[in-house]
Amino acid sequence: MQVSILGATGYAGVELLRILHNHPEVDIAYLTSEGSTGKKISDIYGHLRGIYDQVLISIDNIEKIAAASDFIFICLPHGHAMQVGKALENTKTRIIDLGADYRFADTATYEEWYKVKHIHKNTARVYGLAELHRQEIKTAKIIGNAGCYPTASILALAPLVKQHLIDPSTIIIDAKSGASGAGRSAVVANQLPELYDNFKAYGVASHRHTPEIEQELSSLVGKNVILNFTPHLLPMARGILSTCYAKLLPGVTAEKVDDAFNQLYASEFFIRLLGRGAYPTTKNVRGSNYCDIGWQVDKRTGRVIVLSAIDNLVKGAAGQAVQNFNIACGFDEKTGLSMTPMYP
Ligand SMILES: NC(=O)C1=CN([C@@H]2O[C@H](COP(=O)(O)OP(=O)(O)OC[C@H]3O[C@@H](n4cnc5c(N)ncnc54)[C@H](OP(=O)(O)O)[C@@H]3O)[C@@H](O)[C@H]2O)C=CC1
Ligand SMILES: CC(=O)N[C@@H](CCC(=O)OP(=O)(O)O)C(=O)O
Repeated sequence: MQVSILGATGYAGVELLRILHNHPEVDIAYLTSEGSTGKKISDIYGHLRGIYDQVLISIDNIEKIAAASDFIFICLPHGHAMQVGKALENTKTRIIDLGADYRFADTATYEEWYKVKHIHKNTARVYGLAELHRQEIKTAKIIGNAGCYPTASILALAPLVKQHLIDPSTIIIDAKSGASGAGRSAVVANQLPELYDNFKAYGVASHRHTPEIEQELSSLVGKNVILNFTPHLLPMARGILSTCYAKLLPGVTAEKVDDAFNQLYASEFFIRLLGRGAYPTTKNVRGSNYCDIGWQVDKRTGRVIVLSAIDNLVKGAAGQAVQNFNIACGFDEKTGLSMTPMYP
């Protein structure tokens, strides 16, 4: 398969290159940048020297790029992918967008939360979370790869929502991310004195991942789910830990909760169930495509607490994109993704 990466110089794009290097079915056609065209990717990222020394081109060459590519991975800020998707509507090239443009079934929700007009409405697209949408991913022209916090949070809550074990109106998600989630561009919040030895919430009651999580949980339960989601920034590079709370419905036992997780994820390679009373850590999934999940039932409050951990750049972005690519191509889903987590 010939694949190209738009936005190869960003954190998601360069992680995709790391993973695709071990993919036996993939050759890289083109890599793009906005500010570094004409330079080699290894001029920007020295760790790629002698591995990838390809010259970066501009996305203005999209027709040339598409003509040479079976798949295009889009790792650009939101608002760009819809233009690419529209331009390539009548081509055979398939698209996996790591941004938000194709995550929403209802583009009005995207427009409301992202404050951008959607120019490619009513197109065939699928939400790119393999554990919930595997069948549709097989044939989709455009895959809207799930967001990082949504991946961790939806996977933590899906079994309980699907089996109607919790009251969805009581869901509270408290999530924490490493700073690479914000991308490579310099912003004050990501500078060392701001990040180091500090811990803070942001996007309280307003983060864009809220409607994405609501969309997926609503479709599982068959009614409109509205929830609270609060992200926090951790002083580390990678990793997301999501702690999710909800009220159990009357009569739901801890054993029923255990069964729900075991049933939904029994044959999911990338979901590692730690069980009741065991809790995930970001280090245990670092650099890998795993999502580790553990839970507890608090009999005193009648709540269930589910914790999930992913690497935001892997299961939350590039790894998930390769998992979706494998499904879309009919390859073994694990192809190129067999790396163990990096410890310590
Ligand atoms: N970081 C993460 O953990 C995750 C990111 N994502 C999504 O992936 C996408 C990329 O994120 P990330 O890698 O973090 O972002 P970065 O800011 O690190 O990288 C952005 C990339 O887009 C390119 N770019 C920026 N503006 C333009 C433009 N106007 N025209 C053409 N190219 C442009 C940049 O090129 P250059 O800098 O060379 O000029 C760079 O290659 C986003 O949509 C993000 O939401 C999804 C899940 C997790
Ligand atoms: C720490 C941090 O800033 N995280 C980013 C996560 C967003 C992201 O990367 O975008 P996706 O929507 O494509 O997942 C944020 O909160 O905006």
